[in-house]
Amino acid sequence: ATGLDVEAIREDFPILDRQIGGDVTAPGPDETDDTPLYYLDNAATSHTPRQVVEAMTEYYYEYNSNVHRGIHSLSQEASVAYEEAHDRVAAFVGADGREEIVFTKNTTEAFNLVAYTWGLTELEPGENVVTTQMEHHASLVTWQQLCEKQGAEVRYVEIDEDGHLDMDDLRSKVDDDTAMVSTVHVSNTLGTVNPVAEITEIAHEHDALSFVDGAQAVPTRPVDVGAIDADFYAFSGHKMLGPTGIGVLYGKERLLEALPPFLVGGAMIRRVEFEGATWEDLPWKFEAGTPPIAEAVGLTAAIDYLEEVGMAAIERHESELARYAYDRLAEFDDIEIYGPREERGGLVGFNLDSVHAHDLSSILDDHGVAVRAGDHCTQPLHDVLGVPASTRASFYLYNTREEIDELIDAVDTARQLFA
Ligand SMILES: Cc1ncc(COP(=O)(O)O)c(CN[C@@H]2CONC2=O)c1O
Repeated sequence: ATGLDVEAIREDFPILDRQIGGDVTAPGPDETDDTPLYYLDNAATSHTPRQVVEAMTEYYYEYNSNVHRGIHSLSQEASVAYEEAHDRVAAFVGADGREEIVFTKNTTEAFNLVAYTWGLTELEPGENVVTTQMEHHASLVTWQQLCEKQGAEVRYVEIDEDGHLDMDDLRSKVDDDTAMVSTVHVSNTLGTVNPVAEITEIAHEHDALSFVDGAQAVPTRPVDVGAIDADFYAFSGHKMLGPTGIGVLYGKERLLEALPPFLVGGAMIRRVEFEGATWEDLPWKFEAGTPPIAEAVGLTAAIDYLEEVGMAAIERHESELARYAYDRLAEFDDIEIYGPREERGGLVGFNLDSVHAHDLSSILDDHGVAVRAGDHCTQPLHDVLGVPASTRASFYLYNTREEIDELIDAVDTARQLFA
């Protein structure tokens, strides 16, 4: 037991009672559904508790309005909720205040925001960006495109056979021409937890910036961006019990202050004249147009929920489930598991010999087990692993060992089918 009252938590997620297996062309349950759902695809997106949906419903029913302090009451109420959502996120991740919290659409947009502002104005020809073989396309492709534009070089730190980052290789690749070191906090494919504070220190020794991809970390463990000392840190609401359509870029205030805006237009300006425009204060300078207001309300409720449960307890629960899944899968000699056994995030990527991940996940779906099969937006990493795809089971605070047993049984059924 990990101290979580999982049964009580599951009561807050109606979707977990879904029966599936019937007609998938019409969204939602139908009378042909006959199989219980075992949802093990949380690294793709997490489910949404009643409390988050109810908070967003209350917004739409009670104080829906456009923000930026229109004179009328509803706008004031919506503006306060939207602005205070930034304070809530700042406190949750250990930022100094709302000035360091920019709401984006998702993690991917957060990386693009930095590439289009810092990258196009600060990255010089001949400099380099050091990233790793295990990065998600959200950062990896962003740095590739930026460095091509700027005449800079992308360097990829290697991983060892256990899926750990080769820190000696990292140290050898960071030099005085390194402008940015960009690393994932928890790999969404390997489960590897990277030493991002140490990596940030190495970056800073060479006057390089450190950007940490926290999409798989913030939902699953306590994160303190101040302790990490990252210059930028990004994550998504949909992976942490929140709605889709909202992500977060954390940035040190002095860095964000010095950057030009990303998207321009309404709300992010202070004064516009025919001759030009000046910009709003942080973080509003980076939030052009009508923002994700209901999503910000939902994200606040998601953080309330997570803090009620406790991030340390969630981390313990997830690593316990990951260890259980790892050890049960490791019982079979025809299964290859990717990533380290120790100290891994709440997910396990694997392959069953002679069965393509897509075929395996389809059979798992027949048994109600929802996992992700494919490259998990880490195609270069799969090239390093030497496989075209992998099957990934990923856990969260509402998952149980029994669901992992269902996974193992369904894998066994697939094994018999393809034997
Ligand atoms: C480590 C990591 N970085 C970046 C992203 C991109 O987040 P957004 O899609 O919200 O911009 C994800 C999302 N995880 C993906 C989403 O689907 N399957 C995954 O593993 C991720 O896990």
